[in-house]
Amino acid sequence: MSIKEIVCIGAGYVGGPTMSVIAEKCPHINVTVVDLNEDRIKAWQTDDLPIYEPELLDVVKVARGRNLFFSTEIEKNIAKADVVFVSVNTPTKTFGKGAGVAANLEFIGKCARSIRKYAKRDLIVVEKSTLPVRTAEALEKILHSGESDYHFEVLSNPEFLAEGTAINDLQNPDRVLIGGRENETGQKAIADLVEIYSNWVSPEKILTTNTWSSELSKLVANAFLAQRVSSINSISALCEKTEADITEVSKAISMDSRIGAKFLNASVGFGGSCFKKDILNLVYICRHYGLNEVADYWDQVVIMNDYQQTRFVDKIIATMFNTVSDKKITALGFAFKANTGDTRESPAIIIVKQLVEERARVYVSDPKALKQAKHDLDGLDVVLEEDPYEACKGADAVCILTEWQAYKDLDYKKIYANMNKPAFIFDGRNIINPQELYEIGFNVYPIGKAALER
Ligand SMILES: NC(=O)c1ccc[n+]([C@@H]2O[C@H](COP(=O)([O-])OP(=O)(O)OC[C@H]3O[C@@H](n4cnc5c(N)ncnc54)[C@H](O)[C@@H]3O)[C@@H](O)[C@H]2O)c1
Ligand SMILES: O=c1ccn([C@@H]2O[C@H](COP(=O)(O)OP(=O)(O)O[C@H]3O[C@H](CO)[C@@H](O)[C@H](O)[C@H]3O)[C@@H](O)[C@H]2O)c(=O)[nH]1
Repeated sequence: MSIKEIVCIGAGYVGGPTMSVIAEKCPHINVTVVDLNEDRIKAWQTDDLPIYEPELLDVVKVARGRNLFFSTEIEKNIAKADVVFVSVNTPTKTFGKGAGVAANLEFIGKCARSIRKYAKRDLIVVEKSTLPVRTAEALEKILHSGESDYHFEVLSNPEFLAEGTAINDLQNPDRVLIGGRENETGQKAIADLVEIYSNWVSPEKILTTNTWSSELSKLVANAFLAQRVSSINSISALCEKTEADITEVSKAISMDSRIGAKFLNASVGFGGSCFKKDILNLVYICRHYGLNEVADYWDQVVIMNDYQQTRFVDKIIATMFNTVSDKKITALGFAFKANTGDTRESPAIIIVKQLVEERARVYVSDPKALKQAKHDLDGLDVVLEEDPYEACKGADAVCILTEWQAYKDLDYKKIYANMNKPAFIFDGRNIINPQELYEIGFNVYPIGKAALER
């Protein structure tokens, strides 16, 4: 079948950018992104997009109105689709069995029911959301239950984009992974999806597997990446006790080509909507199959990440003479990483909340995430201030929580001059030069390095 109409359910961080790039690269295919959230869809139709992602607007503008459309009309669009990508959220369950660990598949299930109800022809249903291994089996059962006359072929095509670099990751992916059934209809559907990606991705980068390998590989990729961050963060604690320097250790181990250089930056901990959720999901699946030792092994990655965040706050309190009560502490950065306005699972949320509990007067600054911060910190006595210089005025301590380029370029002399003394700086991302700041007058506390204090 030659694919002419793609519909994507879910206009979020994945559905929006992914479909924009498909539409950009495949002008011969109509791509419609549908969502229940009217405000989100309206925003996708303007130049004030609902998510901040570098270069996204340029790509949207190339295709929007030509072959890229955003709509709330789910029924009408499913009825005309050849392929439906499902890119809805799959958050950690907050209720019932598996609460706090398992994935909530309510939204995915609802999509399957809508597809069954509104489809007007045979369809390929693509799992774009990150899902527990063997979810495709459940989807197939829902799709083929009842009286539908059509055949629905379920493929797994997990997304590996990282926020902040989504457009480049989509345009130049390390690989595209497509999993499907090993029978004739499965292989045919895989070939159709391969054809779409082949418009811009070279064949050796398109990997096809069975459905279960594809579903599981997504969880495993995130678990491995997060494990590297937790591993280096665990060693950062040891560095702070031994005068070893985490940047030097990182570099020394990364020059071993078997280890490699990426994802070895010590930090306040990893955040983002995926790492924690996906590892907890992996842990839950392992326990389901009675693999408790395997579950415990991966659980430790999350435990270490929680420890790193609490350790950061404990250090601030211990350093500031065991109390931050009524002291002004400014958080520079609230997004979970630079170049995004996303704050989901951001370490900054935990850190700010713990400081507020200690009765510090907390000010938060961020170039893109303050709108979201307002929502995350609702009900807390925290001041949000976009201008970092204003936010730091009169502060006792500054904590760098997100590695924005703008925070590397600040005039720290000016910041120091306007702070209370002694002035403390806790660099949770190791982006400033500790010696330079020490010479200005700060007491400096990087992650995984000796403190410079007077
Ligand atoms: N955020 C990332 O960087 C990233 C990267 C790779 C994979 N993923 C995975 O992709 C999936 C989506 O993540 P996201 O960050 O885009 O989520 P998101 O919350 O930003 O977007 C999901 C969208 O789906 C919509 N939705 C939910 N149920 C719906 C329904 N029944 N009908 C229509 N719309 C519905 C919501 O309104 C929302 O706009 C998740 O499984 C996630 O784990 C995310
Ligand atoms: O050396 C590092 C690298 C990352 N981080 C932190 O780890 C988190 C996650 O960063 P990153 O992986 O770059 O961003 P995400 O957008 O969460 O992307 C991850 O999660 C996505 C959702 O599943 C996957 O698609 C991507 O491949 C995977 O990188 C952020 O808080 C980073 O600050 C560190 O602390 N140190």
